[in-house]
Amino acid sequence: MSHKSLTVYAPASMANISVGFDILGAAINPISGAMLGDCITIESATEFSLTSKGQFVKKLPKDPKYNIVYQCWQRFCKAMGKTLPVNITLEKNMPIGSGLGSSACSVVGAFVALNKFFDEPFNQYEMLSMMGELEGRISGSVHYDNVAPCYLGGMQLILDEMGVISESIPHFDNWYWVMAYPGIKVSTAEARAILPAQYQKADCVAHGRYVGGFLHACYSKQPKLAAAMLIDNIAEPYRKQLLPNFDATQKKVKQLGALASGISGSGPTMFVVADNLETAKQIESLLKSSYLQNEDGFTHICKIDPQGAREI
Ligand SMILES: Nc1ncnc2c1ncn2[C@@H]1O[C@H](COP(=O)(O)OP(=O)(O)O)[C@@H](O)[C@H]1O
Ligand SMILES: N[C@@H](CCOP(=O)(O)O)C(=O)O
Repeated sequence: MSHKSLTVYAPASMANISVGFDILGAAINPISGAMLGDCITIESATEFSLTSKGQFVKKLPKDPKYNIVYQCWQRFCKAMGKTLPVNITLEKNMPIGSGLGSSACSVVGAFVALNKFFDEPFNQYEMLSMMGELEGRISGSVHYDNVAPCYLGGMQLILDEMGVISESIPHFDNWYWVMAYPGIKVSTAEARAILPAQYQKADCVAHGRYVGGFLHACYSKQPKLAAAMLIDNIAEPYRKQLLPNFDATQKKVKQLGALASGISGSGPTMFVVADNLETAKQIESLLKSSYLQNEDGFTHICKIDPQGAREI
């Protein structure tokens, strides 16, 4: 073991991106330079300890054993076949239940930091499998659309076939993603529970057309087509009732020139796509005045983060 201490930053992510429920997600990075993500620091120690700090630490479970970072450490020790005495510090910068992959930030940050600290005993596939398992404990079922982009960066398509969990998909570099977190909490597990168990055939056909069309447009570099295909007929019709002013805000951002808009993850964060900074700024100011609900809310103009979790 060559490290005495290291810190990993794990970025926020928007899962689904409207069209790819549970199979598409992207890591995001505010253009302001603000760090929208959790940080995990590991230090060598004689026995294990976990300390949490940061803006959203108060919203974490009181008992540290229920902190997902503790469970990541336990899972990592099990995979290593021994108890690893380290100090872990979680800097919880991400609001919980925000639709920005907060739990994924902690899970990915913890696994990447532990893996780096112990000189990379696990490969990418093993790491993603463990991350998906831990994310599944929190949200009720395994879904990789936050952990994969948070870990690998970029826009990720979940395959989970033939030994490949996730593949990188090309995206449009000139797109701005305006993110607005209203400040209220929506639990991912609850937002999953309200979705129907079955869908109509016509909806399944339309969904296939939207997701196939979007991926085709990304590969063939057709931004207008890609934006037109960003339609969510799986989750948004059921989840939007949990989001204050969602329909009205969507209409207003369209009038300002938004290419597309939708729910980030399971909400309540909303994303809006613009292809120039001026429009993105106008949209951000509208979202601030009409979508934020309290002083915890915030907006960020983001680009897709190509890097994913990294040592800082
Ligand atoms: N380190 C952590 N980061 C975020 N959530 C955590 C963490 N540890 C435990 N939790 C719990 O996991 C749940 C995460 O809620 P969820 O709605 O999935 O949030 P998000 O969608 O923002 O990841 C909450 O009940 C929270 O208390
Ligand atoms: N595909 C999942 C994504 C949940 O994302 P989160 O950021 O809200 O945890 C879903 O839509 O349930």
